[in-house]
Amino acid sequence: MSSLEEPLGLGDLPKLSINRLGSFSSPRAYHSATADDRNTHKYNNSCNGSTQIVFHGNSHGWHPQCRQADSSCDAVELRDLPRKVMWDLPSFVKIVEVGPRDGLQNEKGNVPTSVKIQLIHKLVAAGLSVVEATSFVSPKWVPQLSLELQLADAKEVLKGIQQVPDVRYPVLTPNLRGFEAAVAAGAKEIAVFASASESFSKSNINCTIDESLVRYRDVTAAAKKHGLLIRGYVSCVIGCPVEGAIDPSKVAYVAKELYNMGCSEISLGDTIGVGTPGSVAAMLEAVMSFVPVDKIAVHFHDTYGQALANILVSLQMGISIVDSSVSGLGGCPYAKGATGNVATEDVVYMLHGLGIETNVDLNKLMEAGDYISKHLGRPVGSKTAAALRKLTT
Ligand SMILES: CC(C)(COP(=O)([O-])OP(=O)([O-])OC[C@H]1O[C@@H](n2cnc3c(N)ncnc32)[C@H](O)[C@@H]1OP(=O)([O-])[O-])[C@@H](O)C(=O)NCCC(=O)NCCSC(=O)C[C@@](C)(O)CC(=O)[O-]
Repeated sequence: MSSLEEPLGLGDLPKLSINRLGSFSSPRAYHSATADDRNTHKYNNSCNGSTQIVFHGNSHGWHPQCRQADSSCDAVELRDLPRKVMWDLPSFVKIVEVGPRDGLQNEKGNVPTSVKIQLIHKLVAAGLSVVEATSFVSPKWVPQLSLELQLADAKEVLKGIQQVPDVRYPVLTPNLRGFEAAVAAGAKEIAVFASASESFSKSNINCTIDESLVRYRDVTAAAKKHGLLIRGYVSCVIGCPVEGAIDPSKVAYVAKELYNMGCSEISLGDTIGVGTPGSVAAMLEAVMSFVPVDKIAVHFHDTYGQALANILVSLQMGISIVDSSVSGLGGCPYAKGATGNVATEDVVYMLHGLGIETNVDLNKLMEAGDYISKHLGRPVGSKTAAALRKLTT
């Protein structure tokens, strides 16, 4: 049996020998194959107790058949199977932890600076290599008390972190004023945040999409001068609380602009969590025409319980950077009703179950989740953490 901390998965099953003789070279190759091509390469489940599965492929597809052992087979452990049957899943996913910023910005009560710093230290100790630390936004721009309370100590938080080499601590900067404050506090990476929805852009940063892009050109130029890394967010990539469905071409436009102005990573945010694998695939397809797939991150809120499915389809399309929030903290102060980000613990559990490396220690991550949940006086917001805690008590 595997330990309880690990996803119950294929590692527990007997090893089968699998010979991969061919596959579609990429998800795109799969999409461009004809329906007939795909249909003739369906699984053949007529195996009668054979412990050998042979994938017979040709240049364009899987063709699995049950066969007797073949000494010429390249044996592949069964734990590699998910990455093969699910088309080119990455072997490593970089998780961008956004809990301390995106998560806490939505909390009504005040979280002391020392708790935020301690949370960031615990997340880094769990193996996360990117932890979004805070946000240098206007304290006057407050739809509810939360933003002002939670982000007023941005400078103290950033200065208080004992920065670990090779760990990134991006901070949000909505304008040059925020950028300068971030640099003065020691930021080495900033994030600018635009929207694919005009209405959301107005309510979130008080300007149109194009005005925000003009503003971000100044911020990114200044960041490049200082040698800082820049992350670019596009919010409302699937839907907007005011405008409803957002056309993928609008997302692609904003993503392309941010990429062209020097953002090294473009994070696509389903701010209100309305996406499904269908709408997410269409949106990603549009963005991938302009931004290289290895520069795209996905950022899902879990309002409709679709976040993990959306992440899975994103991985299948080649994405290998996923934003998430410890214990599912968060929401958005400008998107009423939107729940938190997908919980990092749940993402890690799913990724490890798929045989994908993250470098994250699930136990230590759960300790960070316990720590902040206790502080906020509520049960942990990760299903994985809740289930594993129940099993061990
Ligand atoms: C962009 C602004 C500043 C425009 O707000 P504005 O009112 O148009 O700005 P302004 O330039 O007219 O300034 C108004 C006042 O704020 C001050 N000010 C101006 N800038 C700053 C600053 N950086 N830091 C501190 N103070 C600042 C400025 O000095 C002035 O003070 P006064 O002269 O009246 O005393 C404002 O709308 C703002 O800060 N918005 C940020 C709101 C926010 O943080 N939203 C949550 C982000 S989450 C998100 O976007 C989605 C994401 C990324 O999580 C992804 C997803 O989930 O999809």
